[in-house]
Amino acid sequence: MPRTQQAALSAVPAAQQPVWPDPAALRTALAELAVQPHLVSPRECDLLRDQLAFVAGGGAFLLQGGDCAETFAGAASEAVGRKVRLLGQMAEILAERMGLPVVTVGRIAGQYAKPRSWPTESHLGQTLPSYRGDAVNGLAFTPAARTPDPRRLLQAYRTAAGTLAVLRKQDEPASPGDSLLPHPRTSDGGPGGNDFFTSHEALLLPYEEALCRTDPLTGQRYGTSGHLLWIGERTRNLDGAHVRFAAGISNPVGVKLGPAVNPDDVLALVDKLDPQRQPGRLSLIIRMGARKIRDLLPPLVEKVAAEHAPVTWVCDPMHGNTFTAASGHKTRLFDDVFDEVAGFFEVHRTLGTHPGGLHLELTGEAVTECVGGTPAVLMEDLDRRYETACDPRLNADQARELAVAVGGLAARP
Ligand SMILES: O=C[C@H](O)[C@H](O)COP(=O)(O)O
Ligand SMILES: C=C(OP(=O)(O)O)C(=O)O
Ligand SMILES: [Mn+2]
Repeated sequence: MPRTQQAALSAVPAAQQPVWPDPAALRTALAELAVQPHLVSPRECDLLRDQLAFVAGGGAFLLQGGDCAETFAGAASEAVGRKVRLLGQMAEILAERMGLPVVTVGRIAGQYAKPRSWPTESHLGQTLPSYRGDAVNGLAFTPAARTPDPRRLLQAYRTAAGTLAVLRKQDEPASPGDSLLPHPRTSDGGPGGNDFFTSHEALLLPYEEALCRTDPLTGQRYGTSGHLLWIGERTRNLDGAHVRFAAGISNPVGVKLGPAVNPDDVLALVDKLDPQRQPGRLSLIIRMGARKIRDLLPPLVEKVAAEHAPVTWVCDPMHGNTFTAASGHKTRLFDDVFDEVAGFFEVHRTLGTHPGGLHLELTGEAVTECVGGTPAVLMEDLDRRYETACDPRLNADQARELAVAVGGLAARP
């Protein structure tokens, strides 16, 4: 790219970027990333887009889920296996109860960067940079851990590759060919079966840009760090660098929409991110909170439907329902999570549109981070196994219970 064009690109403001103290080390890491093999292939991304087109059209349901913040330490194959098996069980429950094929997408193999409400955090009189995900800095509250280190970008790439290898079962020579990842050559593009895709928030633009590749077959540009890349609530500024990045790749993309969004913003995002109105290209991931969804979602759906834009409507019932418990833990109530999904289904049923999917923070471990469910996690249990690096996740029991309950919503008159 000519220098002037590069300068113009970097002139577009990018929100939520770390302050890297060593720019030369950042350049070195990015140069190394730029010559690595792709993590996911353009054909796999196309296959997910085709499957999401079925979701957008009402013929399938999307289950997207995984950690708020994946950690490098959490990438052990056993933990990945438990998470992926949980998603598989949920997909089966949903498919059976809804009578629809389910497209399964992990927040996995790349969810290593976090936007934060505050750039710094203070404890006992000491102020340090906030934890921004393992791709940036460490969770430990020490100056060394919290200093953004670009070598972590390379570790993010390697850890994602390791997780993908687990998903592709390359680490189990005894079962070659038993990959969970898609086999585009043998697929007819329809959803269902055992295909499993990856996704994460495209937050760290230098990392994402370094992993963009041009497909020699079509000349199209793809982000090859994950199959589906989404833009977060804090970075969806229409004129910002994240929207511009997502507009320039051919992957399926998502954008989170919180309570401050208005219908005109949504239409402008649709125009930028899906100007061709291509089914499966754009997921709108709604995260309003249980008490707001029934009021705030209808005008958005009406506006988009009036334009006949073929978006995939997805419900994230996690991020609008977070609060801090008296014990100081960030948590969410299972009942609020379910209530937001119920509101999402009610709105779509009333308007005649398809409640296309769920976007969840969950783990296969028996953590105590969200309150409620059966067996119930109580407020006083939070401290027992509170292990998340960022937001509270549903544990395996809570996640399965939610799948059963959501599956039941589809059957309601
Ligand atoms: O996962 C989403 C955000 O990164 C997270 O909710 C921000 O949390 P904070 O408000 O503690 O910064
Ligand atoms: C940062 C996240 O969500 P949001 O952008 O909706 O706040 C997230 O999904 O972890
Ligand atoms: Mn989160």
